Amino acid sequence: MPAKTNFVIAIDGFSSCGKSTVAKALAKELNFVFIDSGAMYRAVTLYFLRKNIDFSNLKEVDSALSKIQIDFVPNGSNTEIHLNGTDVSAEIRQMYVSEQVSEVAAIKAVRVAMVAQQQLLGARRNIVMDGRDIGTTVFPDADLKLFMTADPEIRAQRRFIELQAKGEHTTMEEVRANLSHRDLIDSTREESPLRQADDALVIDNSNLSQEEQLNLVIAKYQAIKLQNA
Ligand SMILES: Nc1ncnc2c1ncn2[C@@H]1O[C@H](COP(=O)(O)OP(=O)(O)O)[C@@H](O)[C@H]1O
Ligand SMILES: Nc1ccn([C@@H]2O[C@H](COP(=O)(O)OP(=O)(O)O)[C@@H](O)[C@H]2O)c(=O)n1
Repeated sequence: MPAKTNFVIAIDGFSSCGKSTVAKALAKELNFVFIDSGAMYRAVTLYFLRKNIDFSNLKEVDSALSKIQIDFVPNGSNTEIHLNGTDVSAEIRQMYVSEQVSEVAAIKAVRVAMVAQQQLLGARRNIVMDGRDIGTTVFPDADLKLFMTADPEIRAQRRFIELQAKGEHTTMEEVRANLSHRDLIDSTREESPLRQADDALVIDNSNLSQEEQLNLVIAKYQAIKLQNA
């Protein structure tokens, strides 16, 4: 097998901890490809909801998965996520998708299909991928692993403000309940549950600005590059 030459940054953690925010900023700064693995589970969930798929029927799930094509499509400085050729970037962030996504992401067939795609997307490219199992299952040999966390109330507040800005009609209680519901399912499911990789750098950003958290990660990246030089 040829020697690995790409650099993989894996970012995992609870819901609304700033994973995508750091991942996007890092990718921009380092000129890496950013892949939001959560968006893939959200796109699958959207498809299942649109087609009224019974999540407990494995035959239905398998058949639906075979009809799903997910693509990341660059558009200016953003990346859109396309489900069977249509941009669903905004739709997948809505609460009705958030309410079902962890149930869908716990299905083994769904995980097997998504992990295979994620590994292909990350092969031979410099990437930053964020999710729940990136440093443990998708890229256990990642060059840099981060595990992000923050105070649950701060996370709920941040997500609530974000959803309000997008015009979503929701309450703090709903957001708080959704985050804790997802965190519980994500960390207790049988298939690659959310857990901190032993070699991950833990970042609690409860009291860090976006700039401070980015600088911390860049410093760690530079230290690793220097070590490997
Ligand atoms: N250090 C920070 N300080 C304040 N708000 C932040 C910080 N990092 C991220 N955010 C905000 O918190 C919310 C959740 O961040 P996001 O990156 O979507 O989290 P995740 O990908 O972990 O779900 C977003 O509205 C984002 O702008
Ligand atoms: N690698 C991943 C990424 C997301 N997910 C699932 O997808 C959901 C949505 O992920 P997300 O990253 O978009 O969630 P937010 O934290 O951004 O709200 C999570 O709650 C998990 O159930 C997963 O199981 N594995």
